[in-house]
Amino acid sequence: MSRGNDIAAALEAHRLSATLGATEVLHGIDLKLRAARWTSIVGPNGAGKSTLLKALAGLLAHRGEVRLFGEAQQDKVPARVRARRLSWLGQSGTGEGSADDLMVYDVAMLGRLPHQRWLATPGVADREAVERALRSTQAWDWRDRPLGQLSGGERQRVLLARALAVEAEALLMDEPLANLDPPHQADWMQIVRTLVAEGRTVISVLHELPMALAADEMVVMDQGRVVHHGTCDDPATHAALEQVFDHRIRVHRVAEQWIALPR
Ligand SMILES: Nc1ncnc2c1ncn2[C@@H]1O[C@H](COP(=O)(O)OP(=O)(O)OP(=O)(O)O)[C@@H](O)[C@H]1O
Repeated sequence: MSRGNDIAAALEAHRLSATLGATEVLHGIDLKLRAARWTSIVGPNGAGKSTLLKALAGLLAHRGEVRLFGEAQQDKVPARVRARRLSWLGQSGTGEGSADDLMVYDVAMLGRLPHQRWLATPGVADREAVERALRSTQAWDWRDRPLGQLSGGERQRVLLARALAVEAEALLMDEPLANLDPPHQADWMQIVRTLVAEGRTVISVLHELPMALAADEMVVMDQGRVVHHGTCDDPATHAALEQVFDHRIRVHRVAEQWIALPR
C-alpha cells in the first residue's frame, strides 16, 4: 500500500513493471516516496529491490511511469538536469572496474560532471564539493591513490563521496553499507541524517535491518511487489518485515532503537 496523496513526493512510481531477460520482476508498483525523508527498501533476496531502485533512478527500461519531483521522464527533462537532481550509488563493484586506474580525487570529481560544461575544467565550486564529500567519508587522505589499490570498504567510501559530490536533491543508494565496518556504517547514517536535515531525499536498499529501521519510512518488498510502506516505528511495518522473512526474524526495541533478531 502507498501512503497518502497529500505529501510532497520526491519520487513516484505508477503501475511500474520491469522485465529482465524473459521474466517480469516488478509487477505494477505504485509508490510515492516523500521528499526530505530517508526511506529504506528491504525484502528477501530476489524481491526486486535493486530493480526497483534502478527503475526509479531512470537506469532501467520499464513500463508505467516514474516521476522525479513531479516530472516524468517523458517530460523530456534533459539528462544533465536530471543527473544534477538525482545521485546514484550502485552496488559495490558493479560497473566500477573501469575506474580502477583513476585517482580517488578524480573518481569523486566524476560526481561533478552534471555541473560542468562539456570539456570544461572543474571550477572552485566543483573542487570544494569534492573536498567536502571526500572529507565527510574520511577518504580525503587517499585522494592521490588509485581506486584499484583500496580495500572494499575504502573503495565504498570513495564511491559514496562521488555520490555526495553531486549535491543532488535525491540520493539513491543500493546496499551502501556493503564492506563498511561498524564505525563507518554509523558515519554513513550520520551523513544520511545530515542530508535529510538539509531537505534532501535519501532512498537506500539495505540488508542491515537495524540500519534500515533507523530510516523515517520503510518499503517492504516481496516477489516483485511492494507489500507494505509505512513509518519505521509503526507496528504494521514490523509485522510486514517479519512476514516477508517468514517470521525468521523479530523486531525488538533495544536502547531506543529498533533491531531485528533471528528467531
Ligand atoms: N538479467 C536478468 N535476467 C533475468 N532475471 C534477472 C536478471 N537480473 C535479475 N533477475 C531476477 O530479478 C529478480 C529481482 O532481482 P533484484 O536484483 O532486483 O533483487 P533484490 O531484491 O535486489 O535481491 P538481493 O537482495 O539478492 O540483492 C531476481 O529474481 C533475479 O533473479
